[in-house]
Amino acid sequence: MDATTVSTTDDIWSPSWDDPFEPTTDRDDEFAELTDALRAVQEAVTRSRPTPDAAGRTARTLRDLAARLAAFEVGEDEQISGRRWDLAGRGQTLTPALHLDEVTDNRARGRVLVGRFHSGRYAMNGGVTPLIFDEILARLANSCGRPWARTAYLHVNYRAPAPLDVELRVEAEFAGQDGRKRFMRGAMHHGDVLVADVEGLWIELKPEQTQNVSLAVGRGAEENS
Ligand SMILES: CCCCCCCCCC(=O)SCCNC(=O)CCNC(=O)[C@H](O)C(C)(C)COP(=O)(O)OP(=O)(O)OC[C@H]1O[C@@H](n2cnc3c(N)ncnc32)[C@H](O)[C@@H]1OP(=O)(O)O
Repeated sequence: MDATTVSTTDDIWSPSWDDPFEPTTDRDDEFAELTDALRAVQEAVTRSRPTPDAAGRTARTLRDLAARLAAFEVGEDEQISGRRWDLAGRGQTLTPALHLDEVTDNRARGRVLVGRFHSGRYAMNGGVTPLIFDEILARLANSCGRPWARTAYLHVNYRAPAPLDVELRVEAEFAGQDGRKRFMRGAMHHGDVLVADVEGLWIELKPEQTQNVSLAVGRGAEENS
């Protein structure tokens, strides 16, 4: 069935609905699968113009899923989302999934593809660009055993509209350190076109600023917590 012929009859929801709470044997990374599925829903909702009936049915299904997942709620240090360092996107869906190809002591490089969910009308939403920069700069600022630091500022320059549905390259550089201050730089390119660049400051937290916070930062599967 293609998107233009969506049925509003029961048969599109059941019994062929693949119940995500049924045990599966052929998926080896169910949480990654769940995150991907959620991203797919975000994109599909954004791209759709459902009938009121289809929208209502979809809403009820999603609310049902939310209620069922609530049974598994844990504290922030125990949740999986955002802490899967081995996955593009870390198992979260706020920020577009950033594929990190390299993180060294002083440099990080990655790729990201942004769909219509993150669109600001035929180009990436201007609020999403800092999200992506915060992601890669924070990762670099806090990697390689450096004590935890938080973003103090991000100064973003928008140089060209960032196209949707194509791969963008993102780079970060550790530009220098002065006491607790870590100066970061970054850039985003589409092909040879500079889309945006950024300067960021991260401040290393004092011990009293880190109480009751789990701060382990990983760079890959081996450090996944
Ligand atoms: C990590 C893996 C990937 C995760 C990806 C997700 C990304 C997550 C990263 C984030 O988004 S963190 C969340 C967003 N950031 C915050 O919520 C931070 C909120 N702000 C604070 O908590 C405090 O302002 C901060 C810890 C940043 C600094 O407060 P402090 O009281 O520790 O700093 P202090 O006032 O002692 O200043 C230390 C130095 O930094 C300088 N400074 C602080 N804030 C500044 C600022 N905004 N601009 C310029 N300089 C600044 C300050 O002037 C001073 O310089 P000097 O040492 O030269 O005197």
